[in-house]
Amino acid sequence: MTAIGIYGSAGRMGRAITDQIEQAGATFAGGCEAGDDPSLIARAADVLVDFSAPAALEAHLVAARDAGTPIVVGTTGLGATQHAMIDAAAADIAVLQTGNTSLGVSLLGILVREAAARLGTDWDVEITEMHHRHKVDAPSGTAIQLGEAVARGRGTTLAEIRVDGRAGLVGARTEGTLGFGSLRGGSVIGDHSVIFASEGERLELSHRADDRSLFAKGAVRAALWLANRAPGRYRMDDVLGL
Ligand SMILES: NC(=O)C1=CN([C@@H]2O[C@H](COP(=O)(O)OP(=O)(O)OC[C@H]3O[C@@H](n4cnc5c(N)ncnc54)[C@H](OP(=O)(O)O)[C@@H]3O)[C@@H](O)[C@H]2O)C=CC1
Ligand SMILES: O=C(O)C1=N[C@H](C(=O)O)C[C@H](O)C1
Repeated sequence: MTAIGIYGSAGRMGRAITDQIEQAGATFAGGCEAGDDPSLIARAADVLVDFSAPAALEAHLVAARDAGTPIVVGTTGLGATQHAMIDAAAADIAVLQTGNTSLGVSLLGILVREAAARLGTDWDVEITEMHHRHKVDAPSGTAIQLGEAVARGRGTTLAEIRVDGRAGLVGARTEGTLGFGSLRGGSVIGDHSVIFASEGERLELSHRADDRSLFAKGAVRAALWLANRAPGRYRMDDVLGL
């Protein structure tokens, strides 16, 4: 049986993942919280999952790499530095990084890329997301991933087109840009909409998560898939065969 270790095990996702491990036919290799030695579970586990915090990721990747243990990175709020760390670790171990472990969001990414490729830049694109009041990063990892899908469809990069947090006298919209809107409140698990707006019509592609166990099941599925993979950087699309 595959033994799964969890970084951020006491958090909302960590607890939800722990609940899913047994019924997926795997075992729990142990958890790790801030202040614990990350190398202990890296050596005990066949595969690791990280749902902790961006500032913690480097130590977790170092521990995974030293132990030769594959790792699923579900933590969001990552910047260029963390992505470079993931790329470096992926030279030696299998690393799967995703802002969303659900099947629906992976498929949504494909539909969004296709829509962006087929609709001209006279169709404005905006992405909205809503999450629970405890979420600390914005835009969500999923929203950024969907923004990257728009950019790929348009043959550009997200950095080239993104507009964050409009406020005040910002002027009229610049053609070809992509705006993000983030809402926070209550216990919302995770809602995302990609809105294509043209003169006189709008196309909205949306995903709503009803239960956090959805992400936990996806994380365990990704971990089991990753456990014996060759070194490299993988995506949820690889797991799902999309
Ligand atoms: N990819 C996906 O599908 C999903 C990704 N997420 C992402 O997962 C992450 C966690 O979310 P969530 O569970 O809701 O958040 P929580 O705040 O509930 O959990 C995070 C956990 O990580 C712990 N932690 C913080 N720093 C460290 C550290 N240095 N070493 C080990 N553990 C640490 C926290 O401990 P403490 O409380 O003591 O700080 C806490 O227990 C977020 O980035 C979120 O956006 C969430 C859902 C789905
Ligand atoms: O913090 C959360 O809860 C979630 N985070 C992920 C993200 O940032 O996209 C995925 C999901 O929407 C829930």
